[in-house]
Amino acid sequence: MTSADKLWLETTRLSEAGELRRLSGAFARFIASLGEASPAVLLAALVLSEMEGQGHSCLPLADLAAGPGELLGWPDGQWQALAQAAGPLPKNPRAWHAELAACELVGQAGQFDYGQPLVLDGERLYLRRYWKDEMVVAKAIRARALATRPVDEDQVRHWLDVLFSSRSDEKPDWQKLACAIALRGSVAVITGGPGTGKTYTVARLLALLLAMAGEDAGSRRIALAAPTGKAAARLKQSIDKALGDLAARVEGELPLRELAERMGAARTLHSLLGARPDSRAFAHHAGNPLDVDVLIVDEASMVHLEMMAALLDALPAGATLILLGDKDQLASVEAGAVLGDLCHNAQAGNYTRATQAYVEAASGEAIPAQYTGEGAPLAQQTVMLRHSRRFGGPIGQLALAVNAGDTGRAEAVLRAGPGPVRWIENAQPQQAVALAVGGYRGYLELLAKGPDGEHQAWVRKVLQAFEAFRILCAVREGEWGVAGLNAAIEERLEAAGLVRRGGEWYAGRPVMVTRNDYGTRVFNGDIGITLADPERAGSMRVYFLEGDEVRSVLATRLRDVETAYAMTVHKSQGSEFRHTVLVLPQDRGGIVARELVYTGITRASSEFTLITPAGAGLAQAIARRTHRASGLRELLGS
Ligand SMILES: Nc1ncnc2c1ncn2[C@@H]1O[C@H](COP(=O)(O)OP(=O)(O)OP(=O)(O)O)[C@@H](O)[C@H]1O
Repeated sequence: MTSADKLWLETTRLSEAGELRRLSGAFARFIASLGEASPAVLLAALVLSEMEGQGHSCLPLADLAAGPGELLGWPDGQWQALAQAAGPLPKNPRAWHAELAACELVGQAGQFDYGQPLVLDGERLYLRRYWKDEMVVAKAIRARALATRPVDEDQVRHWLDVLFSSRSDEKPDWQKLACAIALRGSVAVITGGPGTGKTYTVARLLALLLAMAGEDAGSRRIALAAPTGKAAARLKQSIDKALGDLAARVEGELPLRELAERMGAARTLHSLLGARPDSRAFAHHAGNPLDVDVLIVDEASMVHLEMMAALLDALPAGATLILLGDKDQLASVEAGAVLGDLCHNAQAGNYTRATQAYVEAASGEAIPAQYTGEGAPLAQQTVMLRHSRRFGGPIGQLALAVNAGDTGRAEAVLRAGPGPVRWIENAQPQQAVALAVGGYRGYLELLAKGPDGEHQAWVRKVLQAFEAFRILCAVREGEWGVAGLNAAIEERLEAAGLVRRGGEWYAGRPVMVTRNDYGTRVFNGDIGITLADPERAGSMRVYFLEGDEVRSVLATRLRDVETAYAMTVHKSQGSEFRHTVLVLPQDRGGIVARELVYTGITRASSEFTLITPAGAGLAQAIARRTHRASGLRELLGS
């Protein structure tokens, strides 16, 4: 039996045992079918595919040489079994490099490109698609970061003083500084935790752009976008509110209300780029660019590598891109951790002398010495907002402690006693279910009462009431996962007389869309509630809230949906609930990491409950960082 045969046998065995994705084995076989490849190269292809499945955009050769089992969360011995089957393997990254470079199916960056399926770039092995995407993102971001334009600093300073008239105790005022920095560039990244004023700052930046555009102000095309419909609607609402508040102050000086109207609705990135059913290609790209001068993208942590590449490809060179997001949140479900990579140095600042001088002249803010340095061009266009304005209480303290990896402090806040933060330890799933019954009672009672006036107004109230509470899970399967808890909650709600099921679609059933459907215009992550169709007896519709607008789809037309009393933390990004309950599983596979716990906590606006079964390992979860291999940091020189 050849080494390749042994490798396939082992791969099949592991796939059947559920330890490997079937796709990974199929991918390695596909590579083998294309030409000559050694068992070592085939094994590298297999590992690369597994890496992609876990969100990594490449496979660093150092990880390959060291044995990637731990990085991939494989059981002990799995890597050794595969390595043994594949025969003698290269011993170190250099030897791996030589082995891969010698293979005709592996292209090398900087050398003649035959369109090989695998690409070796320095010390990293890529699937061609992600290599191309990383190149597009790195090239576009670097070019944009370097393309700063001259601005009239005195005028900027005047307007910043007008727009930020309330005195800030914060020194420096990072918000003001962010506006000055964003104004001069064709890219800016503004990162910060919840309530640090990202939207507040961007509203002022828009006003500043308007003020500085002079006669051209009326023709500036500004677009708002976010990865999900919910995040887009939230962005539009917050920007409108912030512009409204500001308009009241600078009335007569700047036509801010007109600006808000002219901007139109915020769109999902899919819709902005012109997604087409059943195609990865978008209507907008370099050959048919977006018609915008300024594009603001909120919740940028959720934007995956492929989407970011498509966005940058479609953005005209002269347009300004403003990325907003929280770099500490979970990265996108798909491969890449673009915002995290772009903000790699945001905490340190690393502002050069030239940036310091510009910022001081344009905003009057002096950058403290600890934030100065010799950062890359993108670092000069990145600002981290550091002071939260609505997250100061125990929830904010808990989020900060978790983010800093300070388990002792986090546990102290969790145990501090009556207040907005609670911790149910050594819990049973029934305790989460009981909380859910209490939490969802409000919208279900409203629903049971029926409309006392206009139908739409009642539906809106029901949908809003549902947003008051949510159960978030770290995992999908098992009694502590989305599937188990949804089933248990449905049962208990029925036993409590709050819902009457009698079938898949019943009044009150909340559902989440799991796949974009252009026919019914519902998108992955949209959440709606099932209600009786007022116009057709016996028929059910699912109602969705888009901003303040209610729209509905016949329930039977929705194909890819799941019940949504409990949802994953991943899917909750971009949403906020008055009371958020985070349920952690028993931590066997080491799947729960700090970013997940932080993201869960920061979904809560007033109340947060943590539920952990015995053996949940909160301390280990807080200590564990999500690491996503990527070449972006290096390519950006940061
Ligand atoms: N400089 C400031 N002065 C007064 N109020 C402020 C300031 N900055 C922010 N706020 C207020 O703090 C609250 C949070 O701000 P904002 O919504 O802009 O934060 P955010 O970072 O966008 O939050 P999220 O992460 O939830 O999107 C808002 O009510 C806003 O009006």
